[in-house]
Amino acid sequence: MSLVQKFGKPDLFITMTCNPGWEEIQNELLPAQTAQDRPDLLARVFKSKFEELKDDIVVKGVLGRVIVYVQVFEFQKRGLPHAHMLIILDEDDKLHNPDDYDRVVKAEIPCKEEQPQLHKAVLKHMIHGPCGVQNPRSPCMKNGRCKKGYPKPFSSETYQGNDSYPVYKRYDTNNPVPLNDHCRIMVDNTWVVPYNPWLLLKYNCHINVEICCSIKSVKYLYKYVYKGPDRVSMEVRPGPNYDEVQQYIDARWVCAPEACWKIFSFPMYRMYPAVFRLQIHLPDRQQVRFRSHEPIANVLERSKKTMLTEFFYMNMIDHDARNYVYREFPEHYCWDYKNNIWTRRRSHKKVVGRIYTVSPFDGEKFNLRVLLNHVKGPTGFDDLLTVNGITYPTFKQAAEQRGLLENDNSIRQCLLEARDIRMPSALRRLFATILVFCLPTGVRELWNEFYPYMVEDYPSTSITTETRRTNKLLKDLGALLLQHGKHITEYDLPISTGECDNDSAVPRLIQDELTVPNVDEELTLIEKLNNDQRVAYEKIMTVIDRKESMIFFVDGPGGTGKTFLYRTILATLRKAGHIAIATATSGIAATLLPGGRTAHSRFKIPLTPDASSTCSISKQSDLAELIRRATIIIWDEAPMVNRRALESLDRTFKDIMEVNLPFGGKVLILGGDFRQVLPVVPKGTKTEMIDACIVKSPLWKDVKVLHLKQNMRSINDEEFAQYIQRIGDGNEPFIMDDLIKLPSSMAMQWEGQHSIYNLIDQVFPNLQEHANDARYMVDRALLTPINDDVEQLNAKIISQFPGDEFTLHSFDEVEGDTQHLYQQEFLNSISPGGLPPHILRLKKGAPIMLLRNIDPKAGLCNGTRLICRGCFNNVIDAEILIGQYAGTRVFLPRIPLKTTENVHLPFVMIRRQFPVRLSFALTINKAQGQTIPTVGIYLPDHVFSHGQLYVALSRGPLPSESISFRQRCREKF
Ligand SMILES: Nc1ncnc2c1ncn2[C@@H]1O[C@H](COP(=O)(O)OP(=O)(O)OP(=O)(O)O)[C@@H](O)[C@H]1O
Repeated sequence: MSLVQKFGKPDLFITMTCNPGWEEIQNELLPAQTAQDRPDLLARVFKSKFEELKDDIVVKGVLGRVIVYVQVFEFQKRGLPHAHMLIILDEDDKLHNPDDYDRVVKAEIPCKEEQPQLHKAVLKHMIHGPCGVQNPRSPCMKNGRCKKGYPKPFSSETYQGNDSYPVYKRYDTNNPVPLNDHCRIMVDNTWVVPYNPWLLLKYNCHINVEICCSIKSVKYLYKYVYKGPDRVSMEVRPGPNYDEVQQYIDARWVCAPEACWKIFSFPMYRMYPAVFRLQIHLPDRQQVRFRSHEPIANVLERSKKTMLTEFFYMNMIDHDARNYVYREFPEHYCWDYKNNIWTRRRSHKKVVGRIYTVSPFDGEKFNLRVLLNHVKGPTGFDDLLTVNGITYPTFKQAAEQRGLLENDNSIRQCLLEARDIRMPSALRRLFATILVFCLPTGVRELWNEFYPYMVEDYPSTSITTETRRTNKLLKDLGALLLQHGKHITEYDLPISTGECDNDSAVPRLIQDELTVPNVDEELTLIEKLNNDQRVAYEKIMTVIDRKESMIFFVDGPGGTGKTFLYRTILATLRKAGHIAIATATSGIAATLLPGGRTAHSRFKIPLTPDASSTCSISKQSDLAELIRRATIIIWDEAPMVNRRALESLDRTFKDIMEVNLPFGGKVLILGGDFRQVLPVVPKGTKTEMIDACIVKSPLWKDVKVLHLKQNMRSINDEEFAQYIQRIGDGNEPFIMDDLIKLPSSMAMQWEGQHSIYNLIDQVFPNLQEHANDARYMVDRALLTPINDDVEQLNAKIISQFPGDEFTLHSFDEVEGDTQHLYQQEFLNSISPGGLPPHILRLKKGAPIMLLRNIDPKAGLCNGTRLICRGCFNNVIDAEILIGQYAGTRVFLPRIPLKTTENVHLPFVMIRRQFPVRLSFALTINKAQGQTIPTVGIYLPDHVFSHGQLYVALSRGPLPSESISFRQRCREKF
């Protein structure tokens, strides 16, 4: 785990099994001997073959440059010795996508005519079983099924399934072949164990090569390391006199090759880099070992120096030592066991440090470990206890003060910090957010304490009684809670007496829609519509005026003004008193529409809809009434949604409206751009992705398509607009394979890491002078395909950003892990997509992005960009940057966020952290739908998914030299 924590998840898992038929074994057998008669020979030959394999993989790097490996030998009761290897590849040689997987691993029987040798080797060594119907008694069979999942499904392509390993390409040739010349068992590609052709041919034995998609495989290997030897229960017959007493002993089973292995002193496991374990103890509580005859003075003298006390000492005398936390220390300093001192490491040997595990039940020792894992260069226990000049009596208090341990009182602290900023409406929203996400105890005490600050801005006239104010606050909180499906009565709060200012008989949901602010700017849009927009607008309005029903699809490449058109329609209809429901597939596109919500939350669409799902809306509900009263429904980014979601909505509307027309006869305006990122079927195949498209729905035949053509974003650069259009339509010629050439005026030559800084300067000029400048921040961003690069770019920019840095740590745990089996630092080191980092580095004035739907109605959804206005231990004060709520101040608390199934962890991790990331750089997917006038695009050597390059290019007019790419980039679908 220490290696995974430092170097990331493993890339390859290789298993080699000894082949008794190797000529090196067969040539040495005496007449009439079999390989089983010579376990010594098996052990020696297997060891040397494995060393050669390791040399090929680790030293020669035949599968890519290796930076970490772990090897384990396994001897089962029966069967042949195996070796397992877990490998982490160098960053530049990592296998990123199915094309890379296919290069390294095959799971098919090769053609006999084209590759006769490989064909033979695969049939001989790489066929699983046979098991199942052909051999129900195979050891892999359990409850009538193969434990290893054979036969595997046919698949026309390799893709990342839901398991630790991908689903490999196994073409259905419809032509099973006999396992060997004398055998009637027929096998096809479904029985092939994944292999690497080069290794298989060279070593002529079973070598299973698997790509690791997740760290689940680490657990699998650890099982081998720690499971211990096989055990056996043996009957003992001590002698003729004891015949009647049967005795059994519990024994270890060591098979003959394992016995030889140990006699030869061959290692059972090995890892590189080595993990160096570091002592930890409370002051004067170190372990002392002594011999009985040793004088006590010697014992005391010797035990004064421990790895920990000497670490403190080095920090006092060596300036360089202070750059590291305790666990990083062994990478730079060597422990001299004889003299009990640290000395500077001179060799280049790689070592990874790990502090001995301490359970949280060990109290102060655990808290000390937390401090040691985070504080660089401490010079003693007292130094660790001192924070901002104050020395605390316990490590717990010191760790809490440093924000490394969750304060028992953190929710109250959060509200106290927010209270002092004196923004009652933001405080109310924070209170509701805490109720929903943080599940506090003592809700009534919090209410009592913060009530006066939450009602501070309510009108206070002589007729406004306290009861009215209480009721109004309860009503406002209730509305906020309702968005998350919670009812105010679920909490220990006062009961509303119903008496309240501005009470209305109209249900809240409908009242909200009728009161969406229609600012003057929205009403003037109509005058600016271009030709295409005007034609579309008029067609839609005619249908509404005639009270007809219709489904429109507004089709337009990025930047052709689809959002502009929806906003015009919304403003016109709302001004005339109509209800117009604005939705979008993503939260971020929804915030760009006044009153916008995600379609899923607005219509309660199931998250994984199937062919018969409906939305969970009862016909008597306020929501059903809102739908009945709505004149139109707008759904932006419809191509991004799985068609099943649209079909669920159709079924629901028909039921609510009791009209058997598409969508119950409503006017529905779908819109979007098929050139941009299409629906994601998690781990789905290309065919499943295509089938999920809305054009495949039977509803599509009723859709009237309206086209917008003029690119309004790049209106002043016709040539560039045409270039993006060609990319979007797939008409830009490839220069070779599937590579397209980017215009040299836009591209920045890759000249090494400093090119990244050039790109940053290009997009964020004079950054130092623009801290706190909301306009500057909203107008620019760096875009890149994957999260890891986003993180690195953000880290680089924040270090250049002016002002004091705030370091906010997360508190991580594994769901249900009451034993605390997982080390804190391991959990802290994981950064699964969608979760904020363990260490969040912020500065006042830096742009941040929300990672959760906190309050979608108020523009706070996953993807909303904000600017950090203030940062405290328990609350972030931020201002919304985009959409209709731009300028609104909000308070964000730390909330528990869980990893989803897609991240492939063998457990569910809960991270308590502020739900934000820095947003100088964004992933391309997050930028979809937004207009960002100054974008820079960073393209490392990754293959894009469909539409990503097009989305990135079409966010705004690109300044010259604003794309930086390493080696080459290509787009693939
Ligand atoms: N008729 C118009 N007059 C002036 N500006 C316009 C007009 N139409 C669109 N724009 C501007 O062009 C930019 C792109 O428009 P918009 O965001 O509506 O495009 P879009 O088609 O929704 O883009 P995407 O597909 O990327 O979401 C915006 O800044 C918008 O204000």
